[in-house]
Amino acid sequence: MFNRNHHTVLREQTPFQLVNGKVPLSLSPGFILPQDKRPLLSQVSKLATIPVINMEDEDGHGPSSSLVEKISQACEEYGFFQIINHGVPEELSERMMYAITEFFNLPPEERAELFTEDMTKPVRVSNYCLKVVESQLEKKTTMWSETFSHPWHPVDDFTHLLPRNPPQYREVTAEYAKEIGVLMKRLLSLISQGLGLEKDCIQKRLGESPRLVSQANYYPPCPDPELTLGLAVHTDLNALTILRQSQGLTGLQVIKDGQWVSVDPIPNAFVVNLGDQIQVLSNGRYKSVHHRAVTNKDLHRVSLAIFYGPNKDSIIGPIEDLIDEEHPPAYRKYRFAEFLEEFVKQEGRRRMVKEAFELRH
Ligand SMILES: O=C(O)CCC(=O)C(=O)O
Ligand SMILES: [Fe+2]
Repeated sequence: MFNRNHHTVLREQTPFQLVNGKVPLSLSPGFILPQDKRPLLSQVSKLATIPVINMEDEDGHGPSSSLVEKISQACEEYGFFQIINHGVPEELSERMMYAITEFFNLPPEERAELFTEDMTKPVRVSNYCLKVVESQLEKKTTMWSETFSHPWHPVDDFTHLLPRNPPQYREVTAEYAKEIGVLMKRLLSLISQGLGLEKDCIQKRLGESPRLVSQANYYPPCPDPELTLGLAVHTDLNALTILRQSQGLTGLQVIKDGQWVSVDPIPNAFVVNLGDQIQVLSNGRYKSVHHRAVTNKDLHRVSLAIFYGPNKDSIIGPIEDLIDEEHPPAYRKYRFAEFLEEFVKQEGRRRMVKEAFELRH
């Protein structure tokens, strides 16, 4: 159908131009992080890794306790895991990743039609940045990436807002969203069971018409990956993320026991991670863990994160069954819209969103 390697080589011949950049991308001062925010790549663990879970691990009568247990343990200890044999056809995921790559290969003027700095716009191309205060002055560093985000369900409500180019984009997105939706519900159910709750408990708490957003990230090759980041250190703000990443290239790193660990791609696997809302719902038992994306020197990398979050009117707080004398509520209840407001307020700074809702005992 297509030759990905050939495609990659072609792409790298012309330097990437960011959607809002006037010249081909270069490592100018605006992209260079302050010393203490640089990734220190030599200190990333070469040994540690995150769990890999086989989703076919069932006993024929619904999920085997071992699958629920494995997921539960990964959620408590890592907040991150990879899944294999998840049921989403590899060919479809590859077509989706190819369409995303083609989108970022469009001329910058064409991508610019969707560029906005308004984070509340449902369909948008943007650049993230990191703001740090240095000797009382705010320094803004642009991340070495471009992102494209939009809702992924219900398809009919937003397809007309999606780009017409590449020509297959709308159709592949609809097909992929359907498959990911099935997987997402299955994972939410397994996670509920892991907490000893009814299968549909978390999904119900997140509410009808949940917040369903996809975010594609494009990381051009970077002359010096030590000086920049593709995405700054963050936790995901929604409930659950299913991420696909370019095969054969690393970039995603997560914190485990105070050390950065690289999440290397496994053929046809997805990376699953918990967002802030599951940390709150589980009363802190399951973790929404800090992660970042580093850049690569020679090749561009693409990742596609599919988020599942609460309806903006849902009330989120620790689930009552998980509260007792030994485990008093760690967070106050809030409307999810309130959380989103806090998120927007903190954007670009060191994100401490869920901390704003913590209860201290
Ligand atoms: O590129 C990656 O692997 C990380 C993406 C990510 O963390 C995100 O989109 O929230
Ligand atoms: Fe993330």
